[in-house]
Amino acid sequence: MRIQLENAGLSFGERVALHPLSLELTEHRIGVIGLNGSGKTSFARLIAGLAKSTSGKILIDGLDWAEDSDALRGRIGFIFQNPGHQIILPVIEDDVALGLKSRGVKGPEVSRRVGAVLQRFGIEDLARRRPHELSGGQLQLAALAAVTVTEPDLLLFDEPTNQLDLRNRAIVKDTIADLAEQAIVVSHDLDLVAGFERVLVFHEGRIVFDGWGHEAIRFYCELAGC
Ligand SMILES: Nc1ncnc2c1ncn2[C@@H]1O[C@H](COP(=O)(O)OP(=O)(O)OP(=O)(O)O)[C@@H](O)[C@H]1O
Repeated sequence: MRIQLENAGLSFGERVALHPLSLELTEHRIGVIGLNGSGKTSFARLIAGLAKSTSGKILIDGLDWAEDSDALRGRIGFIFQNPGHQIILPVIEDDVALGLKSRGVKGPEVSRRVGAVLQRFGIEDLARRRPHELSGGQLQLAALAAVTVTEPDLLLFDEPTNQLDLRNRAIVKDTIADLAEQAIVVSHDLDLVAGFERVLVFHEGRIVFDGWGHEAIRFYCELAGC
C-alpha cells in the first residue's frame, strides 16, 4: 500500500505527540524506533486510523482516512502492545472467527479460514485454549491470526516482542520476516528491525532519521547512547 502523510500531526491540547510531517511509505518492511514518548505509537495509530490527525491528512492508496474510513478500515490490521487485551473471547478459535463473522462470513467457510490461519502461524493446537493459558509469544501469534484472518493488506505492530523471552522473540521475529503482508513495526527491539528496508527514527515527535535498518540503528545508538 502507498501510505502518504501530508503535513499530518497529532496533538493533545498543548501537548504535541507528533509534529506535522510529510512522507510517503511503500516499502514491504518499515521499522519505527525511538526513545519513550518520541511519537512512535502516535504515528502508527494515525496510519491505522485509530487516531485522527489534528493537522494535515493521511492517505492510504489515495484514500483519505478523514473521508474514506469505511473503505480503509478492513484493509489495515493493528496488533497491540499487549495482545492479551486484544483477544476478547474466552476461546482462541472463537476469537479468531469473530472478525469473519462480523463481516458476514458464515458456517463452514468460517471454520475453514480459522483453521487455515491457525495453521499458517503454527498454532492449530491452541485452537481450544483460553488466552490466559498461553505464553506471551503464543498470545502474539493468536492476535496476529485474529487480525490476518480477514486478509488486511497492511499490518501494524506495536512492540511485538515486548516482554518476550529469547525463544518467543525469535519466533515472532521470524514470523514477521516471513509475512506476505506489508508491515510497519514499532519496536525498542533493534535487532527486530535491523534488516528492514526502511526504518524511521523518531525523537521528540519528529523523524530525525529515515533510511536502511542498520544505518538507522547506528544513528539511533549515537542519539540514545546504546
Ligand atoms: N492520549 C494522550 N493524551 C495526552 N498525551 C498523549 C496521549 N498519547 C500520547 N501522548 C503523549 O504523546 C507523546 C508521544 O507518545 P507516544 O505514545 O506516541 O510515544 P512512543 O514513542 O510510542 O512511546 P513509548 O516508546 O513509551 O511507547 C508522549 O509525550 C505522550 O505522553
